[in-house]
Amino acid sequence: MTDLDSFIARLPKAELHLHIEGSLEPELMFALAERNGIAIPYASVDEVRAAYAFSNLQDFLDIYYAGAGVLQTEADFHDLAMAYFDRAAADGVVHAEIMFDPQTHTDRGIAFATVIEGLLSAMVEAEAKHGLTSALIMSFLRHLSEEAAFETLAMAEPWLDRITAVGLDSSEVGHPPSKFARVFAAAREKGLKLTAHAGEEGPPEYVHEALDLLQVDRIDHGNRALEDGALVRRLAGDGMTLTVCPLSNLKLCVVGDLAGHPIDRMLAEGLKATVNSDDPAYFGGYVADNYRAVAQARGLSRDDLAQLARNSFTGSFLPPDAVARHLAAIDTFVSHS
Ligand SMILES: Nc1ncnc2[nH]cnc12
Ligand SMILES: [Zn+2]
Repeated sequence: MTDLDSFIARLPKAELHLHIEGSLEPELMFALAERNGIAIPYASVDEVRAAYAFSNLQDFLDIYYAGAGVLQTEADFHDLAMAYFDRAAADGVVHAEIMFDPQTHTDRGIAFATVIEGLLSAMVEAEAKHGLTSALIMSFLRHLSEEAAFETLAMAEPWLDRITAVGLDSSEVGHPPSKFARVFAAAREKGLKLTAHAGEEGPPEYVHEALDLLQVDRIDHGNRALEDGALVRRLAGDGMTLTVCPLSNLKLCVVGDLAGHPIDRMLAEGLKATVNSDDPAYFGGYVADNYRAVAQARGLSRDDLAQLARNSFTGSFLPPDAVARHLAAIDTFVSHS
């Protein structure tokens, strides 16, 4: 391990953009398929990995939703989340705000309770085992209807005190934020924080809509905001957090190569960019791998990396006292390394 690798792995950080279904490693997919007697269209782990070549978001989503079919029981959701927390803790993640897609499961007959209780028990265990705190973000699938999103929000009612935020994911182009303005307003009324994928494949206009119509607290991805100078100035002026996912951007062809990744341009333009893994089992890396990849490709300094880690806490949904504690821990870490 180089000095920089070790600095990145030990730098205290939060992960703000992680789909728990996207942390399903092929080995666990096979184990759960066997445990639940489910057939999967792959003969080996290598064959699964070989299928992970995508030319756009929809290519990936088709495989990702199919893979989630092995998740059946509360124990499956627990084991999925625990595997992620163990891996994240090894990467220096001390706080994780994880997204889950209830409709991916309820639409195939899995109870909402099964999904969320499995995740919640892993969250408790992760704090006891690693001291890693976490929060849940319930994401609506934007290729489905507004009505289906309202039904999901209603299903979540008994657990709203354990859900921190709602999100918006899945196929972006053709499903603008405006489609979900009313359900986001209802979620806000219930005291939930709001985030939405915008500007991953969709145009800058979708980022404007997420801000103006959804009134989000942060933007997931946001890459294409860079095409609109006035929007960049607005995002920077508002201190809006962007949860950027470099290896995801590479695998989904949002960028041609990492040498052309805009992470340092975002920082230079005053944007509150953070680095995250999105769907690590599918994109070839967890959060430290993402920091390492952009550090190498863009020549980021330790100061840049520490700034990205600071942004991950100031951009989190943690209360101010917890944010201050984590920022102090980064300062201590940086001054001793
Ligand atoms: N990168 C991504 N964009 C949109 N929806 C997703 N669901 C899981 N990962 C996603
Ligand atoms: Zn995502």
